[in-house]
Amino acid sequence: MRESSRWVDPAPLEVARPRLPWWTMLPGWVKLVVSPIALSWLLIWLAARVIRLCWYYPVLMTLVVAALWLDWWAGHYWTGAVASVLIMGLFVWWWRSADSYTRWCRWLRTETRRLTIYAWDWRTVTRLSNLTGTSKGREYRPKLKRVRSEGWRDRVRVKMIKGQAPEQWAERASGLAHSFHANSCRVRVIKPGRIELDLIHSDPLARPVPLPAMNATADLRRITVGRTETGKPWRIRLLGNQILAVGVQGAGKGSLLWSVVWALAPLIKTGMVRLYGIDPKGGMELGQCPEVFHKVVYDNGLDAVNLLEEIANDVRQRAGNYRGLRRLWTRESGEPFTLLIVDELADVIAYQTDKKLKERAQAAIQTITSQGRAPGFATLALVQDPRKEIVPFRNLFTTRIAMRLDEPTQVDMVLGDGVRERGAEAHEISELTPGVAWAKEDGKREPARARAFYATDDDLWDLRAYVNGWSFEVLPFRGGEAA
Ligand SMILES: Nc1ncnc2c1ncn2[C@@H]1O[C@H](COP(=O)(O)OP(=O)(O)OP(=O)(O)O)[C@@H](O)[C@H]1O
Repeated sequence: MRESSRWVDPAPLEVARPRLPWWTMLPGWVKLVVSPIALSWLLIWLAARVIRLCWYYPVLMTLVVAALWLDWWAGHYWTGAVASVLIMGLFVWWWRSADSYTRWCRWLRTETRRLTIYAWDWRTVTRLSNLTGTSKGREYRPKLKRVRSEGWRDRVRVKMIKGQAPEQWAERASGLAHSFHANSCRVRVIKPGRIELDLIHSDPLARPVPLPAMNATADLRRITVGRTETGKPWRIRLLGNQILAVGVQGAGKGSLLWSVVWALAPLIKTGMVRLYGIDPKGGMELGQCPEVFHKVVYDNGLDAVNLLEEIANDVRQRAGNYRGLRRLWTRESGEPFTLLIVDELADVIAYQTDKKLKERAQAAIQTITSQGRAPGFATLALVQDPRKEIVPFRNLFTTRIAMRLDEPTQVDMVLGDGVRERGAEAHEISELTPGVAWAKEDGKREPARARAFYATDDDLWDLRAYVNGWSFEVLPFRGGEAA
């Protein structure tokens, strides 16, 4: 048989059949009846869009309306001239005084950033980050809600899609930061279904924070030890609290310690607060101002253990005295609130070579931290290594502070599981910013980033002078004269 005479079945023609919307099939009279309803719905939808635009962009919308009105009233030439002068003026303002521009033009900045960065790229970024979902052929997208630009960070509120968890956003935080041109991104839960993304552009804690003037009316429920990244005072609760601060060498644990002592100094002077100190590093730290301590020990041996046991006994005794009288220490009790400061906890409870002393020290510290809350005993323990082998009773500390750490796992050990994912990346704190820390209080979901006050040698000298009541005579400067 000849090849050419064979009949070949052509491939079936595959073209997309044109699909018409279902309503085009409706009879003419139905379309006539339904059209006013459809038109009203369209108008309502359009009005809703305009209201939404005015809600999210009030300043830009006002400027657009003003420009249109000016264009109608004075013509294109004048509108262009006014717009150019306005833009130039804003540019010069930003250039000459970025701080005041940021403060006064916050709304304009918020709206332009929302329009040009977040709204512009929202769909693409959420799709590429796998933060959208599909069901029955319909795509569900997270909704971009309120945006607030604060200069150093943009706070972007998001309504998540159904079935989504904040952890999914936290996992993609790094990608989101890169997509929206930020240095980092943190995820915070606002309420069920709503989260807020913190897109960080610069560090507001880059500069040291000097110690403030002493406050004679310090409140033990909220003493100020530094400044948070939002510019608010960093406050720590001492009454009914036990604090553990962890950080590598040079992380600035000393500045936290002295910030606490500085805040308490007026109360120490009145006798309302009593400090005990243990500094196993031979007094390198606490020895700078020994007068503030009721008792201070400069090693990790028998003296330190005796001191710990003495405090543990006081805790038990005071708790017994309070039985049936009061549930929490108050100043009316007439007994001093007691704070124990241990500069390197590991030296006392882990690196101690004498097994018996080690066990005694561990037992005493556990008594103080577990029973000291009600009778007015608090502990501020500083340590470099947070592992369980070193501090087996981390959970007894109700406020935990992570200063600069080496590894992400250490952050989890200090702050607890899941806190690092919410942004508390203490292992990423720069070496150039000692004193910066992430603090997490028991019962509060969100950790806070803050920087402890910087206590200089002169400040510590002032502290000594204040506690001892020294006064100095200032000699007049006699320039050029021989001494
Ligand atoms: N809050 C701060 N602001 C600015 N600089 C600070 C601050 N805290 C500490 N520093 C600087 O960082 C250096 C190290 O601080 P510090 O000695 O307090 O660290 P540390 O964590 O106690 O270290 P170590 O564990 O070795 O004792 C200090 O010399 C000080 O100049």
